[in-house]
Amino acid sequence: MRIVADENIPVADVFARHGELKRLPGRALATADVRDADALIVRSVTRVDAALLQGSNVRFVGTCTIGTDHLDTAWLADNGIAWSNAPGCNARSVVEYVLAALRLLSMRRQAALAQRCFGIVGAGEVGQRLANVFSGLGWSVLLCDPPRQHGSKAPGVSGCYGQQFVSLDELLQHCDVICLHTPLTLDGDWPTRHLLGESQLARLRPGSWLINAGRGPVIDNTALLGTLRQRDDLAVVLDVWEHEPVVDPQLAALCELATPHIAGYSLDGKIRGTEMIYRAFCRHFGLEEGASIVYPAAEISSLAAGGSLTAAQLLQRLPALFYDPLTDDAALRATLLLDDAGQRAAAFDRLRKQYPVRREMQATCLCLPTGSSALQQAADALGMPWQVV
Ligand SMILES: NC(=O)c1ccc[n+]([C@@H]2O[C@H](COP(=O)([O-])OP(=O)(O)OC[C@H]3O[C@@H](n4cnc5c(N)ncnc54)[C@H](O)[C@@H]3O)[C@@H](O)[C@H]2O)c1
Ligand SMILES: O=C(O)[C@H](O)[C@H](O)COP(=O)(O)O
Repeated sequence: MRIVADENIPVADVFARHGELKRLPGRALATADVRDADALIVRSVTRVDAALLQGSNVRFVGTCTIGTDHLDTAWLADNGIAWSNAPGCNARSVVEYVLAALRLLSMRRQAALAQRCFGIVGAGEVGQRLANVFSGLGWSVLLCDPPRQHGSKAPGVSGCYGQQFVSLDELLQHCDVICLHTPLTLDGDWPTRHLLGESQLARLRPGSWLINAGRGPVIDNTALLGTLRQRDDLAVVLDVWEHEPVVDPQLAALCELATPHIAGYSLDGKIRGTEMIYRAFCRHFGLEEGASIVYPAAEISSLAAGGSLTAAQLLQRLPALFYDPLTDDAALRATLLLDDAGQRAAAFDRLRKQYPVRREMQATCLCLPTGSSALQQAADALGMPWQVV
């Protein structure tokens, strides 16, 4: 068996248990690289379609991501090529990114989070987990997810607290924090490309915050630039960009936070993605899985809360201990000083390739004093494991 995998996939060595593994740069994969392969393991930067796979031996494509907009799934199905993605692998990482971004915005804009109304567009693995955190913290949440509301999709993540589904128009009317967590889709009943165009952006409430950690083209970036040039009341956080790996420096300059598509880049999320695809690969080829993938222990395996810590302080401080979005923001902004768009694109990919280890909260246990039920509730709301010591 011959397996070709993107060189940026962590723990990809597990595939080598079953054949010859060749690791190559994902964005540059070409027909000749995959012609003799039986399985192709990618991340989101490889366009997998007829141009890449026509005439190849590939019978299984695994993408270690939730997003599938880089796969021509219709062509794969028509050509009898099985494919698999990794639902939920990095959802928790994105939730922690959004929490860190919100904390920063609340400090910069001097606005209490509890007093805002949160609108989540796309209530899948990420959106539903985020809604559960917000509801658990007692914040108001509205969800917009027409495929889930009107279609046949089962609820994403269980445990939602009866949050309400509304239309995008209603969500824009009522919410002053809008978080986008949809896939990129170009067709179907509810396509998401340019879901937020000029007219939707014009309807953002005064002082709104807009966070896109889904896919860049879900917001019309040209319209967003025009809007931000006219409105400094808005605060925008972009992790994803319309023409990645090229980022518009002018748009980034007007964003409160600008990061290089790393919301889902916790080490845990990336390893989980590989693990899920490894299992799908074994199922597809009828192979016996080797030993389980071992996740490295977190550098900080436990944290102790002092007796005087309040639940509000815990909620405020905990996400910041795990992730500081300003580091990623500064790294991206430094690349945008390069004159040449090609060099900026290469630098964007480099930041992602060399991304430092970031662990999720769940890799660390919070030690709480006895009789701290408010802290226990706050830790539960944040999705952080705890024990009473
Ligand atoms: N920035 C990152 O690092 C990062 C990380 C993970 C995921 N993502 C992106 O975020 C997306 C969401 O991730 P997920 O794990 O929650 O995926 P998911 O598939 O579990 O959820 C997506 C949800 O969006 C809904 N949706 C589809 N079309 C919609 C529309 N027109 N309006 C409103 N909702 C719509 C779907 O019904 C679904 O519930 C992924 O598809 C991926 O593109 C980005
Ligand atoms: O779709 C996903 O899972 C995320 O967007 C993921 O973070 C993409 O990462 P990449 O494949 O570009 O490394």
